[in-house]
Amino acid sequence: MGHEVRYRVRGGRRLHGTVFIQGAKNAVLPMIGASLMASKGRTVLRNVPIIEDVRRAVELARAVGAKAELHEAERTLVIDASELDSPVLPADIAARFRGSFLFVPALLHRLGEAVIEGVGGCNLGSRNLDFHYNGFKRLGATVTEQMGANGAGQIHIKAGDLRGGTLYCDTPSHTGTENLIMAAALARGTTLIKNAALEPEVLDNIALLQAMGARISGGGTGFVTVEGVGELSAVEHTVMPDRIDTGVFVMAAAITGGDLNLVGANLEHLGVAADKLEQMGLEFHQQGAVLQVRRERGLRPINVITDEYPGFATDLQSPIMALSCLADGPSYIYERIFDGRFKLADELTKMGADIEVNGNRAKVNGPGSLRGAEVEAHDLRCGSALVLAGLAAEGETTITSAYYLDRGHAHTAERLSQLGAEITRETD
Ligand SMILES: CC(=O)N[C@H]1[C@@H](OP(=O)(O)OP(=O)(O)OC[C@H]2O[C@@H](n3ccc(=O)[nH]c3=O)[C@H](O)[C@@H]2O)O[C@H](CO)[C@@H](O)[C@@H]1O
Ligand SMILES: C=C(OP(=O)(O)O)C(=O)O
Repeated sequence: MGHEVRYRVRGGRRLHGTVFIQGAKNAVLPMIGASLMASKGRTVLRNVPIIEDVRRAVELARAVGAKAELHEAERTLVIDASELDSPVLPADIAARFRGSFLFVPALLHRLGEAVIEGVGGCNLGSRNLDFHYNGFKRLGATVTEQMGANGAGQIHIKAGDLRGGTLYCDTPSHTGTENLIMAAALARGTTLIKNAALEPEVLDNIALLQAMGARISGGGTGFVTVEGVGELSAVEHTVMPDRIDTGVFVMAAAITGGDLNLVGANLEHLGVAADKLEQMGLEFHQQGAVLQVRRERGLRPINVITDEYPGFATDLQSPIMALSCLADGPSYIYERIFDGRFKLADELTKMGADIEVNGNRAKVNGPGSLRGAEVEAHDLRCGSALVLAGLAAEGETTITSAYYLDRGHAHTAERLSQLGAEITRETD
């Protein structure tokens, strides 16, 4: 995993000022996969978040033969995929982020096969890929498991003759929908995908693919139709703002009683989370591409049920658990998407929180106060929630295993410091 990353936060500062919301992690990753489908030209992605998952995706694009240049200061990624030469997604890179699996459709179309040595992502309990595999098979691919040279299992997907068909997701899987759309984009004939995901990032990726020449309709309706085309061209595209980064900064204002201007944020993308945060006591004012948020009264307790978009995003469940520790009464959280996303509760307990977990339900007994402690980020959103808790805690909080946080949030310490927080990032 490389060096240990730690964040140190001293709580008690009210945050105030203007912050730039990064481009969306969960939009740019499928876009990097999509850009590998263009057999000539250079794809230019703008507003790219400078996060570890993007760095891994760039390494992975190079491992399969693409030329990829990440211009960090310009937040621009340039990809030339004219000469892909390896179908293997090597474990040492691919097992570090979930988005690696979004490279599969490009490898199937360009090289006729994909070899998966590992798929990463946050450890949130069971994270199956059966909707992806079943969909690829329905398009004509074969999926087999074999033993690799190093003794570890490998999944081999062979494209065969990819033809359109009727596909479905049992539940509207985010990356599942993206992978099936990309696999269908260059398949012969028409594909219908039922129960497709509605997330804004899925729609942004459809917009990119359409600009590349793909024929896709029905995005945002749950039924997506893809008419296969012969080739896709490299284009320029600006990545949408990250709604989870937005939610975390909204909650940074909430937990410190601050007021912030979030440049690039879109309140609509928060779905039900916006309403829940209003119920807790936040005030929002969207002015063009700037979202103003402030809290001037006490935090009220909340009832949260995670759901697919536009329901309450599971990626904001951990941050709101941290926030609800300070609410004036008990809050109830029901995690419906992932069965292992409550490791945060033990860490918040070390900071003085009172949380009861029962399966996928948690009761946060507010009002309480938080005190600084040494805590561990078990996954990305656990990391952002612990930073929020640290901002409100008395004394110093040290967050270890914080590579996870860096997987999804860019320049966390710098952006929070500019708003008045006392936070530093350290590496061994
Ligand atoms: C890179 C990326 O975009 N990651 C996001 C994506 O993850 P990801 O795309 O992995 O999440 P999914 O929407 O696929 O998963 C949702 C649920 O469906 C289940 N499932 C999914 C696929 C499948 O083939 N079989 C199956 O059973 C999963 O186990 C999970 O319980 O959506 C999640 C839910 O919004 C977010 O938390 C992640 O940040
Ligand atoms: C679960 C997450 O990401 P991934 O799917 O990349 O693990 C996340 O962003 O919180």
